[in-house]
Amino acid sequence: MTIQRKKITVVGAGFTGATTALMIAQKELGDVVLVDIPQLENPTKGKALDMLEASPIQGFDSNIVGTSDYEDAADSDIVIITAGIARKPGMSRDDLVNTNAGIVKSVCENIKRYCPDSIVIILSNPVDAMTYAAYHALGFPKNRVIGQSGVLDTARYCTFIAQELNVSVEDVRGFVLGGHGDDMVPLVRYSSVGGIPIESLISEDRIESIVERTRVGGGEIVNLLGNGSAYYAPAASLVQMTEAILKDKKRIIPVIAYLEGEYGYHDLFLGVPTILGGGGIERIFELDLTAEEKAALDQSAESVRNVMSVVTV
Ligand SMILES: NC(=O)c1ccc[n+]([C@@H]2O[C@H](COP(=O)([O-])OP(=O)(O)OC[C@H]3O[C@@H](n4cnc5c(N)ncnc54)[C@H](O)[C@@H]3O)[C@@H](O)[C@H]2O)c1
Ligand SMILES: O=C(O)C[C@H](O)C(=O)O
Repeated sequence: MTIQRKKITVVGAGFTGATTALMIAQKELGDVVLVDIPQLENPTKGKALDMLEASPIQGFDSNIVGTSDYEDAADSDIVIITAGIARKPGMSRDDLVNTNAGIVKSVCENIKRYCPDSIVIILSNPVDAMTYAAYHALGFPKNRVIGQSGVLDTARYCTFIAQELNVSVEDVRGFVLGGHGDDMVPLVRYSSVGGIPIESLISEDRIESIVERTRVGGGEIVNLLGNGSAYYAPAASLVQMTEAILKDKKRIIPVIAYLEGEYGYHDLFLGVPTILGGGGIERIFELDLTAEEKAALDQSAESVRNVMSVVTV
């Protein structure tokens, strides 16, 4: 019997893509193929080789190759799309829609050809609309086209809660629903620390400021970096999703999923809690929401729909 290693392709070898490739290799989730445009073939090969040369020191046996040739990515189990431009201070994610839709669609043509059975995770922004663009370009079943926003937004939210209470991040539970924009919906009522609802530990105005900081968390990093956007926490988010799928962990994770009636929305990609396992998105949880929470989600869904409407599929 031959046991095949899993194969993970990361498209886009920039800040998020390269960081994701290294983290995946460090966790030995499989062999990694890092793809960028032909003009950047040598730097992409160089990044991959540099990572590989860290393997004897760190003790990981994943192979990593850099390429601009999708044949090297053939038959990948998972393809992660980070290709595209990132925003700069003063820009919104939605300003990237036209450029990145073109890039994502062209990348998907190659994925469709070389990795027809893969599960595809999209990171490129504006990510809800890019997941929609990818879904149509790929023609894959909806369980195999997944956008990343909820893991990152939830991680930011949980970081701020842990800082507020000076407790371990390991004991904080919560999640963020909706689109990956400034009107995303951190669900305070479903947030707890060591099982204790945060509403009984943190004052209302402090919770409100944590919620607000979470909503603009991406912009906070963009303003600090000055010339690009976050990549360490986004890469960690992609790795958590990849691990949940490859190890069939059936983790309950908020991701961008295609909705066909869930939460009252049709033909929309939006962040919702799901079971993520070997089949990709295996189930979507529909939570009972208060009128206020539903109104906030409706507003976020409306923003996503507006950006999606710009994308031709
Ligand atoms: N959804 C999220 O939570 C989230 C988080 C972080 C970043 N992002 C988004 O991810 C994207 C990438 O961010 P980054 O910081 O890595 O940017 P980056 O500029 O560092 O890297 C992007 C890479 O994509 C490559 N690329 C462009 N067109 C390509 C193509 N057709 N095929 C292959 N590669 C191509 C570029 O050459 C570059 O190396 C941005 O759109 C950013 O907004 C999303
Ligand atoms: O904010 C950005 O533009 C990048 C990313 O979506 C993030 O939330 O960090």
